[in-house]
Amino acid sequence: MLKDAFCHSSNFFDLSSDKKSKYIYPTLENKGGFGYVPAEHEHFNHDKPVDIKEAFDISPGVDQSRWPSEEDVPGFHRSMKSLIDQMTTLAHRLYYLVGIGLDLPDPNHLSRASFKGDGMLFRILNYPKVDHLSMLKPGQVRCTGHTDYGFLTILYQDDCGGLEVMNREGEYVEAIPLKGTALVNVGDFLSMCTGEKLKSTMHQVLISEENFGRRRQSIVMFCDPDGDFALEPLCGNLEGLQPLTFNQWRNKRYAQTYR
Ligand SMILES: O=C(O)CCC(=O)C(=O)O
Ligand SMILES: [Fe+2]
Repeated sequence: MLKDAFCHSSNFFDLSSDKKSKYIYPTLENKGGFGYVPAEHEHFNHDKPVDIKEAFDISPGVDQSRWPSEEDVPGFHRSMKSLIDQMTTLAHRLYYLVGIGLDLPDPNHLSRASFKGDGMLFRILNYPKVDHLSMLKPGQVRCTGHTDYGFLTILYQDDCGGLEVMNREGEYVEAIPLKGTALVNVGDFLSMCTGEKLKSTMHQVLISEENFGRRRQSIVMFCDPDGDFALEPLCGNLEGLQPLTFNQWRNKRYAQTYR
């Protein structure tokens, strides 16, 4: 199933720019929805060059009219839909395990916070191939260091490599691709709800000479609470934190990324 989804993902990204632009977000400022994000649009750190990645977002809670057509990418809809279903089931299993790990009175607490599912976001990513250093701006990487916004992120990557995650000591460690293996990152909202008992993971995707000439693909499910879910203490201390819904937090982060 994963292989099939990676294959349909590359079929989409291999379309001409003209064809892909039919599926672009109506306004790229209005993120968190459904559609194509062209390369060099996302900026996690405005002191650094823009990221060289393109993406396609699929969110259950919004206008679904921009699914790539059967004519453009045969089988895309079916393939992504079955992976989304599987990853959503996995998300709720992980939520349950986190609930047990945190010793919450109700281990399904995170699932209940994601009951409507409108915070969930599935995304396929393509990092176009770079043949030569001269194609990069100084300091440009595939994806600049950042934390994700919500509860948990489930990530599948191809075998290209380049993803690094930061450990508690503040050092980046390579997340070596392991076939069929999901990488799970903690996001900001879970971090805030747990007083950083579970800390959101900084991560980045670099490009080195050894992967020049190779594209990189990844498939991600941002497993996030419903938009109207308000920050609440699950454990730890939330003193000093503003009252904040997930939507307010995510919009704030989008405003920084798509400025
Ligand atoms: O492509 C990757 O491995 C990382 C993607 C990522 O961190 C993101 O989209 O938030
Ligand atoms: Fe991320």
